[in-house]
Amino acid sequence: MFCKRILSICNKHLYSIKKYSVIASVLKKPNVGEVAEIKGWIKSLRVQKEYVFADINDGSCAQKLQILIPKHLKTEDLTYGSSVHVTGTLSQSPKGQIELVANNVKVLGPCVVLDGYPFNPRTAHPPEYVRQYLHLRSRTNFISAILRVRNALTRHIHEYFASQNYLHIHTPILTSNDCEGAGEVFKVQPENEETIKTMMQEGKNKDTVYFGRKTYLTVSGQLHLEAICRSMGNVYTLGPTFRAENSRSRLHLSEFYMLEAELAFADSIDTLQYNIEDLLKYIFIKTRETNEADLYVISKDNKEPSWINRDFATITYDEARRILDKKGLVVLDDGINKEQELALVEHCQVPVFIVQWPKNLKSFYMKETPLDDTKVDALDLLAPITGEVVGGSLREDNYDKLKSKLPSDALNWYLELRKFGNIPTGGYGLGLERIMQILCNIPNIKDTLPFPRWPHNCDL
Ligand SMILES: NC(=O)C[C@H](N)C(=O)O
Repeated sequence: MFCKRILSICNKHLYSIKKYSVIASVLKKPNVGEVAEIKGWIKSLRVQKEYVFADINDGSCAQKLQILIPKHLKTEDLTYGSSVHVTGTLSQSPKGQIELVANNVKVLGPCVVLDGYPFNPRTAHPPEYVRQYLHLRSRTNFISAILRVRNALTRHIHEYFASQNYLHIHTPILTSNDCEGAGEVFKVQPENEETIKTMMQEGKNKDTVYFGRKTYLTVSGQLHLEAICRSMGNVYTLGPTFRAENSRSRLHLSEFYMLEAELAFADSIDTLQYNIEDLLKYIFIKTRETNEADLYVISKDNKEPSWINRDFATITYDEARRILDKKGLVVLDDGINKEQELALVEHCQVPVFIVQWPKNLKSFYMKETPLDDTKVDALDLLAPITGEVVGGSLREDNYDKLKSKLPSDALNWYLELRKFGNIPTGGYGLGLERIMQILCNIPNIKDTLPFPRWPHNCDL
């Protein structure tokens, strides 16, 4: 009885939302001769003798649906960019193309190009120009295709981890730890804990002392993943992370999405490498399959990467230095720079894992390499276009060793994870936007997400 009621409510709801069709479904399974209703935006218009031809897109796919509008319908208000509601009959053109012959067209929202609309269909706007209009740029074919690819990529990532029985969790955005210890945190609270205490004692300005301690926007969910991994096994998260790095480069954002996985019982770096390579190949192959048309819109010469069917390379940090030395690219004490990363990828002709890193270049939580206590079992994966795209390590699982390296008492909870039923773990973080750059062949990271944030750019 109850179920029947729910069903009838759902059916009513379905009926009301099924009133119009999305272009992706119409084109996938066209029912020629049937009546269809489409709502979308006009991407181009051609006026001919008896008909106005309009190409409509509704965001559901890269393709546009051609609409034939008989001139006796009111067509004067139709302009490029306006939103329309069209009813008509699906038919097939002599060339086999699916089109909609309209019997009713209603302009929902006119678009007056001369009133400051920044795009027009006859101009190939460069990304730098389009980026000035973050609130309008998803109206361009380029950005809308990118957003669909990003949507599919995220879906395939979740599919991959579900198929491997990982637990998906949400790690906090507000946190009191700087996981990487690089000091690139955005502070949510006043820095000085004494000041906070005094303010609280004086009952002053309660709003600014909300947590009563230093609080940041997270730079990584790793430490929280490790907590869950030590009781529930393999776990991952995909969420926003923040770095207050003063960089406006084509590879940096102040807010970016990181996919982070923590592998339970991982006691060798090869386990991480295998997992990362498998994941990357899966998401690249899948997204290229599901979003071929979008990838073509984004870059006409976007081909399947040659490395898809080859093994990734592995070299140690010291080997990398020697290779670079021979090329005249001397590595300084602060590590391998971007130019050198890309030179290593060029040298190997496939994505390359750099392993066995000097301890002083990496974070406190990484495990020492057996037989060499100056090195840690960490990896960076370098790829074309971006250089570094994944960073990971085995985690220090020895209580005393970790205690001696712990940067702050605020991380005592993290240390305590090694006390009760401890296990070896390892994990990695993969920058979603950098994966998008490689997948879509996009030079600038700011074009891989809807609303990029970078220094002095957070206006909307
Ligand atoms: N989960 C990870 O291993 C990523 C690492 N914490 C980083 O931010 O690079």
